[in-house]
Parts: sequence; C-alpha cells; structure tokens
Amino acid sequence: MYQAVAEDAERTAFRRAEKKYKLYYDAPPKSSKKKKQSVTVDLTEVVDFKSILDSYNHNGQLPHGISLRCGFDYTVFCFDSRPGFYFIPEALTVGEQCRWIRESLSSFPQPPNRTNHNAIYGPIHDLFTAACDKKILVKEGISPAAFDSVSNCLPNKGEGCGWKFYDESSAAAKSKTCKSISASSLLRKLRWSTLGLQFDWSKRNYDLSLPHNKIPDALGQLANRMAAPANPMGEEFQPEAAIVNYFGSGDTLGGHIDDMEADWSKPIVSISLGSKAIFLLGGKSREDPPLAMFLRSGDVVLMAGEARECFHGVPRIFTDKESAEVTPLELHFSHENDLCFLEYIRTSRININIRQVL
Ligand SMILES: O=C(O)CCC(=O)C(=O)O
Ligand SMILES: [Fe+2]
Repeated sequence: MYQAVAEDAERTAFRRAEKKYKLYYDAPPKSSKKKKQSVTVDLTEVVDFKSILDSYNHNGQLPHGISLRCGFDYTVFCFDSRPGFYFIPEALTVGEQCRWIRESLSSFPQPPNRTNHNAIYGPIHDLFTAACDKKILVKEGISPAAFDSVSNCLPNKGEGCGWKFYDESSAAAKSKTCKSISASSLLRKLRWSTLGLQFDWSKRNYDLSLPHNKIPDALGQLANRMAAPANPMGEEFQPEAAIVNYFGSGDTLGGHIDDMEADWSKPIVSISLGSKAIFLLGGKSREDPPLAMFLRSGDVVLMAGEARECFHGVPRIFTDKESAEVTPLELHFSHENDLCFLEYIRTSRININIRQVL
C-alpha cells in the first residue's frame, strides 16, 4: 500500500522535478551541536536569467531557446517553447523590493484582507507589530481578574473569535489556563494573504461577496507597468486581486494552474521578494517535463495566454546565507527600526501575484 502511494506520487514528470529540487536533510548529525546539512541538489539544469542577462549585456548572446522582447524600459526574456511566459530579471530596485516587503508583512495581512490564520483565529489585526513586540495571542474566556497586569492590549475586532494579543509577561500566566500562541510563530506560519477581490481557498474560487478593499493603487500601477510585454495591443489590464504567498525554509507551492480568472489572455503578474527560489514551469499536462529557473528578489514573471494553461509551482526556496542572495536587502534594512523585517526576510520569500479576475 505504502509502495503504491509512493509510486503514485512520482508518477508525473512535474512530480519528479518537484522531488528533485525539494529540500531534504542528510541523516541527523551525531553531535547535536552540528547544524543539520541540506542534501546537495544538482542545479546545472536550472535556468539562471541573472547570468543570461549578464552575458547578454557583455557579449549580446542568448542561449538556444531563449529570446528577448524589445521596446520596454526593462529587459524581458521569453522561452520559445512557452509562448505567453515572460521573465523580467531585476525588475524592481532594492528600494522598491523593501517597500513591498514592508507592505506584505505589515499592511497586506490586515483585515478585511484574509489570511490562512482566519479559519482558526478569525481576523487578526497588527500581527507583524505584535510579533516584533513579542506579544502572545491568547484565547479569551478565562477570569479577567487574573489579568490585571495586562497592558497594551490590542483591540479585538474578531468576529466573535475571542483571541487577543497580550504582552508576553502577562500572557505567561494566562497561557497556563487557556490556549495561546506567540505572534512570532503565527508570523512564521503566515502562508498567504489575499488583497482586493478575495480568493476563497476552500472553494478555490473568488468570493465576490466577501468584504474587501481595492488593491493599493501603487501596486496596481506597478503591475500595469510590468504587464506591458503581455499586452501587445496595449489593452487594459485591471489589477483586481492579488495573492501574497509567504515561504519559510522547506515551504513549497505544489504544481497548479490558476484557472479561476475569466480572461486568460490577461497576465498574472508575479513579483518575487526575499530569498532565492526555484520556479518550475511545466506544460499543459503534468506529464510535460517542466523547465526549472531561479527566481530572485526583484524578479517579475508574467503568465498570459497559452502560458496560463501551464502547470507551475515552487519546489524550493534557499534560506542559507550563501544561496539566499539577500545581501542588498540586508544592507537596505540596516536601520534599527527595520530589524524585524531584516530577521524575517533573511530566511523567507514573499511572492505577490496580481490578477485581473472579471
Ligand atoms: O510563488 C511564486 O512564484 C508563484 C506563485 C503562484 O503561482 C500562485 O500563487 O499562484
Ligand atoms: Fe500560480
């Protein structure tokens, strides 16, 4: 039975590629002081658009099967075998990357935007600030007398969810008698937030009846500027929704197709921030062997037209110091007020993908 499941899991070319690049650890070290070592992966087949850009700028040459789209104020690469897919390396300046990292952590998870935490805790306000301030989220419902010392309590705007942030010291007592979780571990477990028209993960569709704010104008403008190569006739792209994915070490995004938007000629504009990742771009069937490529902080990918029908996913992010390639972000987040952002992004990746839904 187990054998059958294992074989099933490796059945398709897409699954095999996911498995090839996924993070595995060597057997645990004998001495507990030694850091656990990740298994070395053969990365020779991973397309590296950064080095393609460098050598193109140096000698004007491109590898076989990759071409350039001209006429934009940024460099756009395409795969000849995947029409509708566009790769814009280094599309965002470091300053822009830091701006969107800040927004992704401190404002995008704010209600009415929903996150993966909604299902358990209801809407949570100010998670990032609470994590920086080392607060604890505590389930309400025990004797308030025990909490005379509670200070700086954030207002609980939950829909009857009964969870509130408390200072660590006051929560220590409270946690003995009821459920609690630290804000920093909630931040680590943040996997997605949804902006604009709300995507309902349980139904895998947009729920237009859910309360929502328009996606921020500046994000819409950025998406529109980046979407130009996928809008050759200059048609309007209406950024109506965005899904923000948060990845920590070992997190992956399994192969999928985004098929809940009405007009597939419109691009999905996908922005990478933080640690380097491997992106797999398959074909229309999971049987088609996917192309693997690195995604770095500041890269933008567009999927439009035929590429909208292609399976894709993220089997790996690199969080070790040598491979994450986040030094420019570290230098930018050097002010003492930025320590929380710095600490988060050193070992995490954020992806913002912006969509026209209707
Ligand atoms: O994280 C990425 O680069 C891809 C995200 C994605 O495909 C999605 O959210 O649908
Ligand atoms: Fe996707």
